[in-house]
Amino acid sequence: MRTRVKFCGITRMNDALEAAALGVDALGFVFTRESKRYIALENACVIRAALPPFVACVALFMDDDAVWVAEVLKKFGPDYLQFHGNEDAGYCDSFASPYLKAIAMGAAQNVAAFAAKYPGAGGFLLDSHAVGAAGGSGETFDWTRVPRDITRPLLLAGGLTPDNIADAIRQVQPYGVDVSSGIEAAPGIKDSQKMRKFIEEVNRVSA
Ligand SMILES: O=C(O)c1ccccc1NCC(=O)[C@H](O)[C@H](O)COP(=O)(O)O
Repeated sequence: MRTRVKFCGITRMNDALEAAALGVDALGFVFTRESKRYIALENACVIRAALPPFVACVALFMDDDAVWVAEVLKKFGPDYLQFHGNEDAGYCDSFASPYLKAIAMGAAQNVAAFAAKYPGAGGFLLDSHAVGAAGGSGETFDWTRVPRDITRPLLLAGGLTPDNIADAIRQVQPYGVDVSSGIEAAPGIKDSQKMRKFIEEVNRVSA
Protein backbone atom coordinates (compact mmCIF):
# COMPACT_ATOMS: atom_id res chain seq x y z
CA MET A 1 0.00 0.00 0.00
CA ARG A 2 1.22 3.52 -0.77
CA THR A 3 2.70 5.32 2.21
CA ARG A 4 0.40 8.13 3.32
CA VAL A 5 1.85 11.65 3.16
CA LYS A 6 1.11 14.60 5.40
CA PHE A 7 2.55 18.05 4.69
CA CYS A 8 2.62 20.02 7.90
CA GLY A 9 2.86 23.73 8.70
CA ILE A 10 0.67 25.00 5.88
CA THR A 11 0.16 28.77 6.02
CA ARG A 12 -0.50 29.74 2.39
CA MET A 13 -3.36 28.96 0.02
CA ASN A 14 -1.13 28.24 -2.98
CA ASP A 15 0.99 25.76 -1.03
CA ALA A 16 -2.14 23.91 0.07
CA LEU A 17 -3.60 23.76 -3.43
CA GLU A 18 -0.29 22.64 -4.95
CA ALA A 19 0.07 19.94 -2.31
CA ALA A 20 -3.49 18.74 -2.97
CA ALA A 21 -2.81 18.62 -6.72
CA LEU A 22 0.31 16.53 -6.05
CA GLY A 23 -1.85 13.98 -4.23
CA VAL A 24 -0.99 14.63 -0.60
CA ASP A 25 -3.23 12.75 1.85
CA ALA A 26 -3.29 15.29 4.65
CA LEU A 27 -2.31 18.87 5.45
CA GLY A 28 -1.29 20.05 8.91
CA PHE A 29 -2.22 23.48 10.28
CA VAL A 30 -0.37 24.66 13.38
CA PHE A 31 -2.66 26.43 15.84
CA THR A 32 -0.25 26.65 18.72
CA ARG A 33 0.79 30.30 18.87
CA GLU A 34 4.46 29.71 19.77
CA SER A 35 5.12 28.12 16.38
CA LYS A 36 6.92 29.81 13.50
CA ARG A 37 4.23 28.17 11.37
CA TYR A 38 1.22 29.41 13.30
CA ILE A 39 -1.79 30.12 11.12
CA ALA A 40 -4.68 32.35 12.13
CA LEU A 41 -7.93 30.42 12.43
CA GLU A 42 -9.70 32.61 9.87
CA ASN A 43 -6.97 32.01 7.27
CA ALA A 44 -6.99 28.28 7.88
CA CYS A 45 -10.76 28.20 7.36
CA VAL A 46 -10.43 29.98 4.01
CA ILE A 47 -7.81 27.46 2.84
CA ARG A 48 -9.84 24.50 4.08
CA ALA A 49 -12.90 25.66 2.17
CA ALA A 50 -10.91 25.78 -1.08
CA LEU A 51 -9.46 22.26 -0.85
CA PRO A 52 -10.75 19.46 -3.07
CA PRO A 53 -12.42 16.42 -1.48
CA PHE A 54 -10.39 13.70 0.26
CA VAL A 55 -7.56 15.88 1.53
CA ALA A 56 -7.66 15.46 5.29
CA CYS A 57 -7.01 18.50 7.48
CA VAL A 58 -5.13 18.10 10.74
CA ALA A 59 -5.10 20.75 13.49
CA LEU A 60 -1.91 20.81 15.60
CA PHE A 61 -1.69 21.89 19.21
CA MET A 62 0.93 21.87 21.94
CA ASP A 63 -0.35 22.09 25.52
CA ASP A 64 -3.01 24.54 24.43
CA ASP A 65 -6.01 25.68 26.41
CA ALA A 66 -8.97 23.35 25.85
CA VAL A 67 -11.16 26.34 25.02
CA TRP A 68 -8.87 27.18 22.08
CA VAL A 69 -8.92 23.59 20.82
CA ALA A 70 -12.72 23.56 21.05
CA GLU A 71 -12.97 26.82 19.09
CA VAL A 72 -10.75 25.45 16.31
CA LEU A 73 -12.78 22.25 16.26
CA LYS A 74 -16.00 24.18 15.88
CA LYS A 75 -14.88 26.68 13.24
CA PHE A 76 -12.23 24.78 11.27
CA GLY A 77 -13.71 21.28 11.55
CA PRO A 78 -10.45 19.31 11.27
CA ASP A 79 -10.52 15.63 10.37
CA TYR A 80 -7.92 15.01 13.08
CA LEU A 81 -6.42 16.78 16.03
CA GLN A 82 -2.69 16.32 16.65
CA PHE A 83 -1.20 16.89 20.09
CA HIS A 84 2.50 17.72 20.43
CA GLY A 85 2.94 18.54 24.08
CA ASN A 86 2.46 16.83 27.42
CA GLU A 87 -1.28 16.37 26.95
CA ASP A 88 -2.56 13.33 28.83
CA ALA A 89 -5.09 10.85 27.45
CA GLY A 90 -7.95 12.39 29.42
CA TYR A 91 -7.32 15.77 27.80
CA CYS A 92 -6.92 14.29 24.30
CA ASP A 93 -10.07 12.17 24.63
CA SER A 94 -12.12 15.03 26.04
CA PHE A 95 -12.69 16.56 22.59
CA ALA A 96 -14.44 13.42 21.30
CA SER A 97 -12.64 13.88 17.99
CA PRO A 98 -10.14 11.60 16.21
CA TYR A 99 -6.59 12.46 17.16
CA LEU A 100 -2.92 11.66 16.67
CA LYS A 101 -0.43 11.91 19.52
CA ALA A 102 3.15 12.93 18.87
CA ILE A 103 5.90 10.94 20.55
CA ALA A 104 9.27 12.65 21.03
CA MET A 105 11.88 10.01 20.25
CA GLY A 106 14.32 10.88 23.02
CA ALA A 107 16.89 8.23 23.93
CA ALA A 108 14.79 6.81 26.78
CA GLN A 109 11.49 6.78 24.91
CA ASN A 110 9.56 3.51 24.99
CA VAL A 111 7.03 3.73 22.15
CA ALA A 112 4.92 0.75 23.21
CA ALA A 113 4.59 1.96 26.80
CA PHE A 114 3.78 5.48 25.62
CA ALA A 115 1.16 4.28 23.13
CA ALA A 116 -0.51 2.11 25.77
CA LYS A 117 -1.33 5.25 27.74
CA TYR A 118 -3.38 6.61 24.80
CA PRO A 119 -5.93 3.91 23.87
CA GLY A 120 -8.07 6.56 22.17
CA ALA A 121 -5.37 7.76 19.77
CA GLY A 122 -5.91 6.88 16.11
CA GLY A 123 -2.17 6.82 15.52
CA PHE A 124 1.18 8.17 16.68
CA LEU A 125 3.59 10.60 15.08
CA LEU A 126 7.17 9.69 15.90
CA ASP A 127 9.16 12.91 15.89
CA SER A 128 12.71 13.91 16.73
CA HIS A 129 13.40 15.19 20.21
CA ALA A 130 15.20 18.42 19.31
CA VAL A 131 16.27 20.64 22.18
CA GLY A 132 14.06 23.73 22.35
CA ALA A 133 11.66 22.57 19.63
CA ALA A 134 8.60 20.39 20.09
CA GLY A 135 8.19 19.94 16.36
CA GLY A 136 9.19 21.24 12.98
CA SER A 137 12.88 21.07 13.89
CA GLY A 138 14.16 19.52 10.67
CA GLU A 139 16.18 17.01 12.69
CA THR A 140 16.08 13.25 12.17
CA PHE A 141 16.27 10.58 14.87
CA ASP A 142 17.66 7.07 14.76
CA TRP A 143 15.08 5.17 12.67
CA THR A 144 16.28 1.80 13.96
CA ARG A 145 14.52 2.75 17.21
CA VAL A 146 11.06 2.53 15.59
CA PRO A 147 9.42 -0.65 16.91
CA ARG A 148 7.88 -3.10 14.42
CA ASP A 149 5.22 -4.51 16.72
CA ILE A 150 2.96 -1.51 17.26
CA THR A 151 -0.48 -2.34 15.89
CA ARG A 152 -1.73 1.21 15.48
CA PRO A 153 -0.65 3.47 12.57
CA LEU A 154 2.73 5.15 12.95
CA LEU A 155 3.68 8.32 11.11
CA LEU A 156 7.38 8.93 10.74
CA ALA A 157 8.41 12.58 11.16
CA GLY A 158 11.49 14.66 11.89
CA GLY A 159 13.98 15.88 9.33
CA LEU A 160 12.48 14.09 6.33
CA THR A 161 13.47 15.55 2.96
CA PRO A 162 13.17 14.63 -0.71
CA ASP A 163 16.70 13.20 -0.40
CA ASN A 164 16.15 10.88 2.57
CA ILE A 165 12.48 9.93 2.30
CA ALA A 166 13.10 6.88 0.13
CA ASP A 167 15.58 5.42 2.63
CA ALA A 168 13.23 6.27 5.49
CA ILE A 169 10.31 4.41 3.93
CA ARG A 170 12.41 1.40 2.95
CA GLN A 171 13.87 1.16 6.45
CA VAL A 172 10.86 1.95 8.65
CA GLN A 173 7.89 0.97 6.48
CA PRO A 174 5.64 3.45 8.30
CA TYR A 175 1.91 3.85 7.73
CA GLY A 176 2.62 7.46 6.79
CA VAL A 177 5.22 10.19 6.73
CA ASP A 178 5.01 13.78 7.92
CA VAL A 179 7.23 16.60 6.72
CA SER A 180 7.51 20.30 7.33
CA SER A 181 11.02 21.86 7.13
CA GLY A 182 12.22 19.51 4.40
CA ILE A 183 9.80 20.92 1.84
CA GLU A 184 10.20 24.58 2.83
CA ALA A 185 11.98 27.63 1.48
CA ALA A 186 11.50 29.26 4.91
CA PRO A 187 9.35 28.40 7.97
CA GLY A 188 5.73 28.22 6.81
CA ILE A 189 6.67 28.87 3.17
CA LYS A 190 6.61 25.68 1.15
CA ASP A 191 8.83 25.14 -1.91
CA SER A 192 7.02 23.81 -5.00
CA GLN A 193 9.95 21.76 -6.29
CA LYS A 194 10.68 20.19 -2.91
CA MET A 195 7.01 19.27 -2.44
CA ARG A 196 6.90 17.67 -5.89
CA LYS A 197 10.18 15.77 -5.41
CA PHE A 198 9.06 14.52 -2.01
CA ILE A 199 5.80 13.07 -3.39
CA GLU A 200 7.61 11.60 -6.41
CA GLU A 201 10.04 9.83 -4.11
CA VAL A 202 7.22 8.46 -1.91
CA ASN A 203 5.40 7.18 -5.00
CA ARG A 204 8.59 5.66 -6.39
CA VAL A 205 9.42 3.60 -3.31
CA SER A 206 5.97 2.70 -2.11
CA ALA A 207 4.31 1.93 -5.45
O1 LIG B 1 6.01 22.88 12.93
C1 LIG B 1 6.01 23.51 13.97
O2 LIG B 1 6.39 24.68 14.03
C2 LIG B 1 5.54 22.88 15.26
C3 LIG B 1 5.55 23.62 16.44
C4 LIG B 1 5.12 23.05 17.61
C5 LIG B 1 4.67 21.77 17.63
C6 LIG B 1 4.67 21.01 16.48
C7 LIG B 1 5.10 21.55 15.28
N1 LIG B 1 5.16 20.80 14.12
C8 LIG B 1 4.83 19.42 14.13
C9 LIG B 1 4.89 18.62 12.90
O3 LIG B 1 3.98 17.83 12.66
C10 LIG B 1 6.08 18.62 12.02
O4 LIG B 1 5.65 18.33 10.75
C11 LIG B 1 7.03 17.55 12.49
O5 LIG B 1 7.51 17.96 13.73
C12 LIG B 1 8.18 17.36 11.51
O6 LIG B 1 8.86 18.56 11.32
P1 LIG B 1 10.17 18.62 10.38
O7 LIG B 1 11.30 17.98 11.12
O8 LIG B 1 10.38 20.10 10.20
O9 LIG B 1 9.82 17.96 9.10
